[in-house]
Amino acid sequence: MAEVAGVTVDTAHWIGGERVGSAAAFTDVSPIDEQPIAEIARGGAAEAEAAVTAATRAFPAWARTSREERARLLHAIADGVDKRVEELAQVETADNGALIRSHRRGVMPRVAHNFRFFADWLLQLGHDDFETRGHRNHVSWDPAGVCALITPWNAPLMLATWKVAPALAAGNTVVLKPAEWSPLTASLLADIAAEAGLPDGALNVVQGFGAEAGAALVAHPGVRRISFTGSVPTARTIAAAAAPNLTPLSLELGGKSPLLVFADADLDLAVDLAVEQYDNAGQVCLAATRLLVEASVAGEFTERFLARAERLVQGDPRDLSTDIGPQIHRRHFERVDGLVRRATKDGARALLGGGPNTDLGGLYYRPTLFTGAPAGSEILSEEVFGPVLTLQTFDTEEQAVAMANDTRFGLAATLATGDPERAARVTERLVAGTVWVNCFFVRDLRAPFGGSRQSGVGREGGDWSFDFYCDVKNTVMAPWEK
Ligand SMILES: NC(=O)c1ccc[n+]([C@@H]2O[C@H](COP(=O)([O-])OP(=O)(O)OC[C@H]3O[C@@H](n4cnc5c(N)ncnc54)[C@H](O)[C@@H]3O)[C@@H](O)[C@H]2O)c1
Ligand SMILES: O=C/C=C/C=C(\O)C(=O)O
Repeated sequence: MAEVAGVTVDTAHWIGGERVGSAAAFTDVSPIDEQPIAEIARGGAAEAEAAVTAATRAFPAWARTSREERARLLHAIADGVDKRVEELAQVETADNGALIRSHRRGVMPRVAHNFRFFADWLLQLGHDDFETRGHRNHVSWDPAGVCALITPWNAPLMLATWKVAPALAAGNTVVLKPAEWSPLTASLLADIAAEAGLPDGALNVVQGFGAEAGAALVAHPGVRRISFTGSVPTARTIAAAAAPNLTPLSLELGGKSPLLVFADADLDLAVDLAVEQYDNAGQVCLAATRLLVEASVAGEFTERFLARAERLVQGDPRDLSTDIGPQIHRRHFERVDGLVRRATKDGARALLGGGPNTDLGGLYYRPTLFTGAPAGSEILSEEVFGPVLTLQTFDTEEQAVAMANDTRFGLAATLATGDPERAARVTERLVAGTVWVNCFFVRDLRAPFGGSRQSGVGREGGDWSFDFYCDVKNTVMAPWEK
């Protein structure tokens, strides 16, 4: 047990409806001040095995539960989340350093929405029926089995429930392995699900490191689906571990997304969209970190951007006036700083920031904007996952599209333009899972979500989630009467 921000959090695993400890533990550190906040059970192969066994046992009964009953339970979990928004927000902020105001207003309500949405979507899933020469085809969405869900630290509970909710809705049982830098809210979710009446073993939480608990889970032959959100190198390791079992995978990975600003854009809107990319201290997979601006307005854009960005308040994420909190962890901070230092060495010039926030110390990194990075340099091609943007200019639409697509990623792209015909032309040519025009992060859970190229494999959301989490079956019935 740990007491975090006044909330009691169980630091053990949650397996088969029971709290299970481990001989080993790891220390969870708050990014706010780098102080330890909890000692967490450090699971490995034994805990992964126990959780898959519990989930396998719970599967047949949960899979047979009526869709209405599953939907009812998911709504009850959503109600439990709603009741505990403040506690969840406080604990998540202590654990991953993201803003308390975002957790309260946006993230935790979205967690509840993840459950409500997939509960409702389950009830209206289409079961196609069609005829072939008098034979009836009936498509059904059968539960697949045990799902291993591996999630990152940048939006821990939001990204975990984006998987847990559809997996459970589909009639599967799940083993969730949250990121070791932000393990706490997954444990609170286990409490909430149990209080809501979810059967034992339907949701299991195994804590621990990726290379230990995570690796054991994804290699387990009893697992029928792996859904992973995280980095490209980890995705490769997981895909290799899944290969011998041919376990189906859904991978939501990193990005180096562009924001294209055309001269015909509303420049105030474009500046707003650009500054928004520092949200969550830049630790957002979808962030449009490459600002591509039409040369004729680049001077004006830069001036307005700097005026706006200089007003951003950096500090304690529990403070309501704070816009930018800390980086998640010392190791991540050092990685961000390494990328910034090498960018400077490569010849890029920081128009804003360019290093740690030495006034605040700790894990606070200054929002940074680079210009003049040489073509092909690391800062233009590697995902930083910190508050670091680059600015480049283009002269023609053709050039803008080529620059936007000049990346091995393809998660998202955003454009600001006042011309609907240009918007249509450009969006058609962009390689990205999501394209936003004159807006950013507007999310409808019915929509497919995922990445092209190395930003991922597959899509989740609406039918796409059920397509992944189900064994879709077609039954062909001959006519009964001659
Ligand atoms: N596309 C999206 O939806 C999305 C959303 C958020 C974050 N991300 C990406 O996630 C990355 C940042 O997250 P991160 O640093 O936590 O990623 P990460 O890949 O280091 O870790 C993610 C998870 O994988 C686990 N893991 C690590 N090694 C493993 C292994 N061998 N087997 C099984 N599990 C293992 C970790 O413990 C953690 O739970 C960024 O690249 C970001 O773009 C993508
Ligand atoms: O940092 C990545 C954020 C991803 C967002 C979603 O997965 C979502 O909105 O469902």
